[in-house]
Amino acid sequence: MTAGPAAEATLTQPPARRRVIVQLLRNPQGALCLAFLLLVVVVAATSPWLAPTGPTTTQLSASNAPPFTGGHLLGGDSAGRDILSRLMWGSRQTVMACLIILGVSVVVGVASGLVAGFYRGRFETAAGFASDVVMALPGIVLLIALYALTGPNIPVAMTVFGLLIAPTYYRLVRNVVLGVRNELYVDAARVAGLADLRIVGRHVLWAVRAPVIIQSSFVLAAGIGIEAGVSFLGLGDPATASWGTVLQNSFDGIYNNRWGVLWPALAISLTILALILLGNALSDVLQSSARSRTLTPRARRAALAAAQQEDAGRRSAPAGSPDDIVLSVRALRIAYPSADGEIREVVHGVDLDVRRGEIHGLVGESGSGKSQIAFATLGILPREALILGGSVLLDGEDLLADESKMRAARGRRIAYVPQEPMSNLDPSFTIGKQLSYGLRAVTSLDAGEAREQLVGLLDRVGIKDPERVMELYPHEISGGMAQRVLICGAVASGADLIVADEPTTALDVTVQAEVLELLRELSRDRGLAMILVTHNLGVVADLCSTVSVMKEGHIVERADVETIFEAPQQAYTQELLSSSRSVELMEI
Ligand SMILES: Nc1ncnc2c1ncn2[C@@H]1O[C@H](COP(=O)(O)OP(=O)(O)OP(=O)(O)O)[C@@H](O)[C@H]1O
Repeated sequence: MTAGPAAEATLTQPPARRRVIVQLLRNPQGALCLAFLLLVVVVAATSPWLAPTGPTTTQLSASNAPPFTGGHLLGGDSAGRDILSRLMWGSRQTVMACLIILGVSVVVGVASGLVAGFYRGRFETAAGFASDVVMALPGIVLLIALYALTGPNIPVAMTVFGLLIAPTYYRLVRNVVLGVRNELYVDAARVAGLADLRIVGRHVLWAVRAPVIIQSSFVLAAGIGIEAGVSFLGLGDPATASWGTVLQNSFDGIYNNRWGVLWPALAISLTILALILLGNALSDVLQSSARSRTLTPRARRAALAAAQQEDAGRRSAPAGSPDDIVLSVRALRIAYPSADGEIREVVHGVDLDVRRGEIHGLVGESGSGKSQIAFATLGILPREALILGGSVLLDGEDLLADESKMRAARGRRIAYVPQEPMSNLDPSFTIGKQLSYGLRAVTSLDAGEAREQLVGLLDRVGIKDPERVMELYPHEISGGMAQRVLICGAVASGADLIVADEPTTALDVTVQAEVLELLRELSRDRGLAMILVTHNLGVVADLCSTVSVMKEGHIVERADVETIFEAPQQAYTQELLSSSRSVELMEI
């Protein structure tokens, strides 16, 4: 377990690709399937040297021979050919058929999905239509028609199946790209002047890699089934050994050699099973968070027990009179399991007290743990987070010790004002619906009472014509109005504490000032305690009465706002102040 920042800094992460392979090998299902599939590929590659006989070598004495007779491990077929040798040779044809299906479907489906999702327009319309038509085609009928034209030809048949499967990749990739193309990092790459090809290659392709890899293992499994099915139906080349033709030959002689069908059936079904299970294992590995993973309940209990032993006797007393303290965070420790099994502590035994009517600023560099403390207070840390120790006391009641108390407090006694007001409002419902739904969920008010109270509160937070605004949808109001709406929602239930995470960052400067003024008034008039997470020292100077400065998961300095700005004690606080923008300092 990493104990501190120094240890944390030395934690080296292997490159992403290696990490995926290591995780896959650690997963027993993934490792077993990978080993089996590797064996199939090795057998396919080395069969000319390793197979006991050639694929068409016949021996009269081996005709319908049962297993383990006359040097034929798996017996012989009706023509006297060694079944093991034919299966070994046949794996070449089967692997080749699967690779053709995979290659054709990936190239056609991924390329068209990328172009359609990224550029949209006419190409998307045409490709969407083509994909619908191809998906509606009955594959087997097409194949029979093709057989009449080309005769038994597995590469051509597999190419056609590759084209028939391509729409599954097209749809998958197009949908992922549609989600990614408007992300800010893609816009940033555009603004930085990167050519489309580089943006697609570097950012978009990266986003689709996981679903494409997972899908590919299922397509390979389908490919084995298709090749076997085609050959079994006699539409393949009977002169070439493949698992499908071996199955067909053995099936023809089933009354003379019952065992014959078992071996190709086993080879086909085990390989399909291995590919499907590998797909599932890949999905677990690739779709789990790259940064961290969720521990099993057992590992979680062990980590918590170890942390409790470390923590014994560490708890500190609250500062100041307990009566005026609304929130008291004691010795809070938060950690995340990383992908390589380490437990990385990101908040190291933090103490924090917030009094009634106090606006407590939480500042510090990015990644110092401010949001972790805010989220722990609200009980909304991500699932993989581990609270290694400590307590969050609301009026003396430990919310971390009892999830039901946390649930009862959240939204009623502790409210949240987020950074992005717009993304916190549901575009499908009017402002009035959303506010009254939230309020009625935590109070016993009826619809009329809730509406009346909300109209009054909207007016109080500075919304002009609140009756009309209640009927508007989020896209019909401005960012500043949206933030006022959320503040109204936060105070409507009569909360004692508001946790505001960068509440003005997404707003323009004049609106920022108005929202800050509103928060100040609410805190003063209603005696609200507030935790204000921010990077902006100007906001801190303007609004906060107490400031806690965070660095690498520790609170390194805490003082009233004047002391922090006029006589900071710690070198880190001084550094933070001097690196803050000079314009802001002048305003301060
Ligand atoms: N889900 C997660 N899995 C693993 N580590 C995480 C996760 N969420 C946060 N962390 C880590 O916790 C640490 C503190 O993050 P936090 O978001 O609290 O920082 P912050 O001070 O609020 O930063 P910012 O001001 O940039 O939002 C960081 O090192 C971050 O990488």
